[in-house]
Amino acid sequence: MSETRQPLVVGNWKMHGSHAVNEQLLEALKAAGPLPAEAAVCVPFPYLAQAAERLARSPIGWGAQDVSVHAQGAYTGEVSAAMLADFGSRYVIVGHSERRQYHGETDQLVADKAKVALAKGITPIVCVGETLAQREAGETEAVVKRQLSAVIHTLGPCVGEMVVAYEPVWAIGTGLTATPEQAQAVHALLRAQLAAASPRAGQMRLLYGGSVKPDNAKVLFAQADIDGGLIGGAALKAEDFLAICRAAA
Ligand SMILES: O=C(CO)COP(=O)(O)O
Repeated sequence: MSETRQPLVVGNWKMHGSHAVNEQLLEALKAAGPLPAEAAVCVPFPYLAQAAERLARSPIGWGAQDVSVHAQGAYTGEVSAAMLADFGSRYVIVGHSERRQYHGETDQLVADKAKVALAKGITPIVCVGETLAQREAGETEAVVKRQLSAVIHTLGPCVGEMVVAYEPVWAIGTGLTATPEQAQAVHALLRAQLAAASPRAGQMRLLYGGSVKPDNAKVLFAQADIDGGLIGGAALKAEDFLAICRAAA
């Protein structure tokens, strides 16, 4: 973390929740009072209205987990950036490894999604990260560089406005966390790559994701280039999510 970048902690609810369950979680988040990190939740599409309503007049932001590259039209099942903006979304996650893996999203599609989000005033949280096989083959650097490079080329001068999340695929939902040193090493690479493309690289927030919990958040967030986290499982419990937000102090 640096003193010039405000830490950011984002909950990725993935495909979890119901009206009743969300109600309790959102109320607990709203009741938390001031937090040292900016906080936001990225919820399933049907619950955007609920998040917008419950979190209005709170400092906690909300957003979605995917966006269509299309503006409108005959794209059954898709949700446009304008629709997300209509519900006050501040963030949208793009290129999560679960979408790359299960929905065949390519680096270019992810980059295009980041671009349409920015065009509607929504900050894309662009996810990058290697699989275990890629790490073991020594390909981590090449993989994350390739993933980020597509976004840098597509966004051009706007690249400084996005958030990047480094999520090693082998650490997601597994209870395995990258060591602070492993995570910092990748974050430093990403920031160097961004610095070559944008004068804003020093102000950009780079999040770590992958089994972040209340007990490991502080040491991860203490790394020089880790500016917060993208939280899966622990974001579903208000107490844990808030503890992680407080670890950014
Ligand atoms: O995928 C993640 C956040 O986007 C991380 O999930 P977990 O925190 O459950 O490992």
